[in-house]
Amino acid sequence: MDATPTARQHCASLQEALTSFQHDGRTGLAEAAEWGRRLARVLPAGGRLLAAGNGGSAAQAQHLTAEFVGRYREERPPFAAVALHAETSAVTAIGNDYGFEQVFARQVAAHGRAGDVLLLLSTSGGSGNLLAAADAARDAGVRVWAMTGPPPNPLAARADAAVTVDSPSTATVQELHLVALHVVCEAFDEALTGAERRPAPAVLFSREAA
Ligand SMILES: O=C(CO)[C@@H](O)[C@H](O)[C@H](O)[C@H](O)COP(=O)(O)O
Repeated sequence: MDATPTARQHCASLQEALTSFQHDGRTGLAEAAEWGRRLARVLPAGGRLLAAGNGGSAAQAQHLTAEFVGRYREERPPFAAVALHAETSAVTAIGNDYGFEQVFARQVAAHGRAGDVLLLLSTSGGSGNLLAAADAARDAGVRVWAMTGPPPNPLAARADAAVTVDSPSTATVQELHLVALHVVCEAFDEALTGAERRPAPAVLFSREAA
C-alpha cells in the first residue's frame, strides 16, 4: 500500500526543517545544545526551569520538564523543572480572575527567581499569554528562551535567545521542537560533572532498586 502525497509531503517538510536545524549555528542545533550546557550550570546550583506553551506546545513543555524531574537516558538526580500550564487550579483561577493572558505571567512572578530559566514554546511566536510571561520573567531577572516557528516573531524578539523553525507547517515546527528539546536534554546530561550525575537518595525508590 502506498503512502498518500500528503503523508510524503509531511515527511519531506520535516526532513527539510531538520536539515536547516542541523546547519543553523545561531538558532538551531548549536543553540539548543548551548541551552542544555547552560542548564547544567543553573539546575545543579539550585536554579529552576519553568516552561510553558499552548496546545501542542504545552505537551512539549511538559515533556521537557518530565525529562528533568524524572530522567532522560541515564540515572541521575532529579532537577527542578515545572510546566506552568499543568498547574490546573492556578491556570483556571488566574484565567478566571485576571484573564487568560495572565495565566503564565502570574506564575512566573510567583515562582521565578533571578538566575532561573523560562522556556516558552510557540509555533506562531505571537501568543499573548507567552509574551506576558516573557515580560514577567524579565522583571524577575529570569532568563527567557523561546522555541518558535518562523522568525521574525514577537516572542523570539523578546527572548534572550531563540531556537526558530522556519517552516510554514505548524506540525513540522512542533516536531522539530521535540528534536530540539531532546538535544537540550542530551547536552545537559553530557555537561553534568561526575558528582552532579551521581543518583540522589530518591533513586532508592526506583523500580530497579526496590
Ligand atoms: O497542536 C496544535 C496544532 O498542531 C494546536 O493545539 C496549537 O498548539 C494551538 O492552536 C495553540 O494555541 C497555538 O499556539 P502557538 O503555538 O501559536 O503559541
